[in-house]
Amino acid sequence: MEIEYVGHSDDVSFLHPEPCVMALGFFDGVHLGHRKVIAEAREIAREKNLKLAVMTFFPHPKEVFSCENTKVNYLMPIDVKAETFSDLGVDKLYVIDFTKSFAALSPKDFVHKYLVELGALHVVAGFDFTYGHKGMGNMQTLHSDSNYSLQVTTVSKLEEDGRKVSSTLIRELLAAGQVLKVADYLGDFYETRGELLPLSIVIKQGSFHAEVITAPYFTLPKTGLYEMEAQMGERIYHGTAYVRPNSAETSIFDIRLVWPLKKSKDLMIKLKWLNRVTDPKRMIADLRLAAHASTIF
Ligand SMILES: Cc1cc2nc3c(=O)[nH]c(=O)nc-3n(C[C@H](O)[C@H](O)[C@H](O)COP(=O)(O)O)c2cc1C
Ligand SMILES: Nc1ncnc2c1ncn2[C@@H]1O[C@H](COP(=O)(O)OP(=O)(O)OP(=O)(O)O)[C@@H](O)[C@H]1O
Repeated sequence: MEIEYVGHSDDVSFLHPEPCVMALGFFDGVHLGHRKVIAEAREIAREKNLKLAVMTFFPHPKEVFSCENTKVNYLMPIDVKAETFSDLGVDKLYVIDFTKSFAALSPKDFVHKYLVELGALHVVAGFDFTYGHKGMGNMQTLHSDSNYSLQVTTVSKLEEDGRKVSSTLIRELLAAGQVLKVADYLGDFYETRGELLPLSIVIKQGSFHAEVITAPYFTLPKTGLYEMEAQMGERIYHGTAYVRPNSAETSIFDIRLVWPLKKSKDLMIKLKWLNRVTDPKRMIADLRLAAHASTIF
């Protein structure tokens, strides 16, 4: 998949525009609602034999508009979003620099300069997508804003438990520690990435303890103990993660893995947040059992 970072010069020809179906939105976390949009766009691209492109923005509009520099608790950085889109069959990702002057474009100017000129022939977005100055453009105005040149498909709302599946809802669930529920909206467990802090690593009696520093643009769940799955290199481990009261500021938390594990030079770690541990004693008993089983098989 190709990635094009788009600034705001007048000339877009260097971006090699290609006729495409374009899916639009911020897509933080690439949850099940987002996947519905991408799947619809992918189907149209296949039928029309066109490339599948996604247009996303960075930073988040909320960060650009807030007077007091509201911090957005991002679910994933751009590189992980790009990996996910690539896995979903996207051919090209446009990342638009979301500046105040870009946001001030009239809806028509946005449609012409950023959709038509970038080769979009058919545009796909969810029922609540808005664009242009003050978000005045919407799915009903896209066709006319393009002088009727763009085909438009609006994806209906995906709900779960009577609520719209949304990045905002997932951020709220993380803040409440409800990581198991998050998986219902994401379609998988929430994943963060980071690095082991080398001086923190302690290995004793087959158990491995370390501190992890989380990479930027991920959000840790609420303070507490979690059951987690870790991936280092090709290997998968099980264990627990403890998010400390100050982890939101430091991005650092503790992990404990039970598989016998040797020190490795590769300090990169991916973590899936499986469940919040409400009964630590039972959790420890379960993990001992698992460690024991590993010595048998
Ligand atoms: C060209 C453009 C201009 C925008 N201008 C504004 C704006 O002036 N005020 C605003 O609140 N949001 C503005 N937005 C943000 C949109 O309302 C919306 O949050 C953004 O496109 C992300 O869409 P999504 O949340 O559906 O993914 C603009 C978006 C685009 C694409
Ligand atoms: N539940 C959903 N059902 C259908 N389409 C959706 C859903 N959620 C988002 N979309 C669409 O996916 C694209 C990206 O949406 P966006 O990034 O605004 O997601 P969001 O979850 O609504 O985010 P936030 O909660 O931060 O507003 C947009 O085209 C949007 O309309």
